[in-house]
Amino acid sequence: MSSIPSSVFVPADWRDFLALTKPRVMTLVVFTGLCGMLAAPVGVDPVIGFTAILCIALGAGAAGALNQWYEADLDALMRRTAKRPLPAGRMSRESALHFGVGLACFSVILMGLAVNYVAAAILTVSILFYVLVYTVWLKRRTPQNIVIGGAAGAFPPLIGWAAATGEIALLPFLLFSLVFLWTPPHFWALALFVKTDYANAGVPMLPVVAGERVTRAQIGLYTIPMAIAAVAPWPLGLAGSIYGIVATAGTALFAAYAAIVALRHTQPDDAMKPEKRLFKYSILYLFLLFGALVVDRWA
Ligand code: HEM
Ligand SMILES: CC(C)=CCC/C(C)=C/CC/C(C)=C/COP(=O)(O)OP(=O)(O)O
Repeated sequence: MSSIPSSVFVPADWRDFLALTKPRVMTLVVFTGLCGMLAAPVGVDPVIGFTAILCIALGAGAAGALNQWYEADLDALMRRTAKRPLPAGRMSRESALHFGVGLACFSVILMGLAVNYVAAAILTVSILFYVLVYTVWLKRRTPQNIVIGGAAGAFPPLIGWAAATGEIALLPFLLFSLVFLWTPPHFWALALFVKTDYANAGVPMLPVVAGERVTRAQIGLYTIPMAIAAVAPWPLGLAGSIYGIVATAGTALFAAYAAIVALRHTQPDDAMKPEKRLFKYSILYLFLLFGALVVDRWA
């Protein structure tokens, strides 16, 4: 909970509210949701499809705002997050709470009324998972926080698919598994190079608690089931050869970068730290695979 006095009200502008929604992370969340929807075997009415994606964006933004409402004290302790609206004192905690709760309710109700109840239910679960399971319950308690809590960010492809079809199926479940298993290498690669920030804030992220060697090994280990989930739709006949080729090549590169992170430390002549390269590539990787899935479906 924040130690920032909630009685101090500082007028915030729209940029601060936008920052509360973590818009950069949201781009990939929304993209995976959109691709989950477009990969479904049925056409979607454009207005309903647009509404569903808007609801995913608003729901994810609400979850980001509630995350920042709850952990303004932690954000104030880390260089990467200290300039956010709450720790920087540009917004009251009440404003962030009202904004987050209002947006969450609006996104879920709109999804339920305009799209369908299955998509609204999964959206609700993902918001609650990020806010309650990850932020409130696990983040400050265990280095497994992102393994379990990371499921929140894996729901959007399921939501997109459910928005189109009203149900879930094996392909969106594999997409969920892909993002779920991708999250530990994605985050632990970053945590390796911002380790001191987390240590200063007392957050038990894996490199802080178990050390670099274990973290590197875990990145390598999670990459194996992630690779299987990534490629599986092709041999299972759920995606065609465009996806198959992009997924195989993209995953081979991911595995190569992960293996370098797992097997050796930074060398003096490295242009970029291997963990930094893996983190950056992890983002491009998901964009590529989800994009290929849609091209494959519509080609
Ligand atoms: C619990 C799981 C996750 C954790 C702890 C995590 C953590 C982070 C952190 C700390 C950053 C650094 C950038 C920042 O300041 O925000 C980041 C960047 C990013 N993450 Fe994750 N992430 C997680 C899951 C996801 C998921 C599921 C997605 C999307 C599917 C995602 C997409 C991104 C993107 C696109 C960036 C780059 C943002 C930028 O350009 O600054 N992350 N992540
Ligand atoms: C549809 C829906 C509700 C999706 C929400 C899921 C979502 C936004 C997942 C991304 C997870 C994420 C940004 C973690 C950041 O961790 P952190 O909060 O520990 O990062 P920080 O240190 O930057 O605050």
